[in-house]
Amino acid sequence: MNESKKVLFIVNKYSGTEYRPEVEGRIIEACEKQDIECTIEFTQGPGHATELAQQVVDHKMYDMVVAVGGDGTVNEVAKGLLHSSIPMGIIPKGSGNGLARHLGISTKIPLAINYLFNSQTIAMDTFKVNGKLSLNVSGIGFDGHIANLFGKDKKRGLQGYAKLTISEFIRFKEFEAEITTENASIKRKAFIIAFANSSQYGNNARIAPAASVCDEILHVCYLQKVPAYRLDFVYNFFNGTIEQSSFCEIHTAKKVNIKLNTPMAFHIDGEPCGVDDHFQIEIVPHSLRINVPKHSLKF
Ligand SMILES: Nc1ncnc2c1ncn2[C@@H]1O[C@H](COP(=O)(O)OP(=O)(O)OP(=O)(O)O)[C@@H](O)[C@H]1O
Repeated sequence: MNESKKVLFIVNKYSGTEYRPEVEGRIIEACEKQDIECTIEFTQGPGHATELAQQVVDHKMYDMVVAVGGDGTVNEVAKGLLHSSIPMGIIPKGSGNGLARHLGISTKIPLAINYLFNSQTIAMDTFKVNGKLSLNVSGIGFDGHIANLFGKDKKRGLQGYAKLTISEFIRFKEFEAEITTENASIKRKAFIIAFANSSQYGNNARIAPAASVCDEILHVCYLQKVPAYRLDFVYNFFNGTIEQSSFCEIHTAKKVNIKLNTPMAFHIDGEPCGVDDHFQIEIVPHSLRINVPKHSLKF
């Protein structure tokens, strides 16, 4: 495990559909076998994971920090570790686990724990949306709207998400955007504009199949409102072939400036962030050290 000896596990009990106390037992057992000194801390509320990770950086107390949760928890831990030499690990325990899935980390907890001790460290890109850190996929429009509703609703899991998405889909309208990147200035009508560092939102819903977290590039994805009968779009979305769909256009850029005709809800790594009508997005190359399974070849 890259000579890590002392490891802090930051556990968000509220990630995913239910609290799974057996996870802590498995972590302790695996660490004992590997002769790793482990500490487990539970998050006490939003933002706490960042404070814990920041303390590790300030006092150099651990060799690795592991986020045990979903993309929101991973984001909070990364905020504390950004630009430091301390690597982050992930044990995916959220509802979507987009970044973990992209990196080839198993969503089967025992396997994810084993891979932690058989990993390689990479320096992944992150990006900023209006100054806020994002690691995975962030977006404006319908997905932001759903994240805002989902956050308030407190329901977790694919079923709750799907129900809410269907009921809101009919009423949500496309918006107009002026987009400027280092490559071009364009205007688009969109239902969603997503900024993808990794390939997927989570649950293998691949918004940017060709994305890599190490290429210093963001994939900017414009989605039109898809008629409900176009099930082929859903197939493309989950099959990694969304680029073949006429409803989706994907550009690449390092820096993006967006002005909207009306304020829109947005989300960062699935977490609701309110509304805005002006967005500045910028890649931050190789800013986070992260441990991925040795067998992962493409990230
Ligand atoms: N003790 C706590 N009580 C309530 N909420 C918490 C606590 N600790 C962390 N949180 C919040 O829980 C939220 C959800 O976490 P997370 O994203 O990890 O799970 P998820 O939404 O189920 O997974 P995913 O994002 O992969 O779908 C985050 O916004 C985080 O700030």
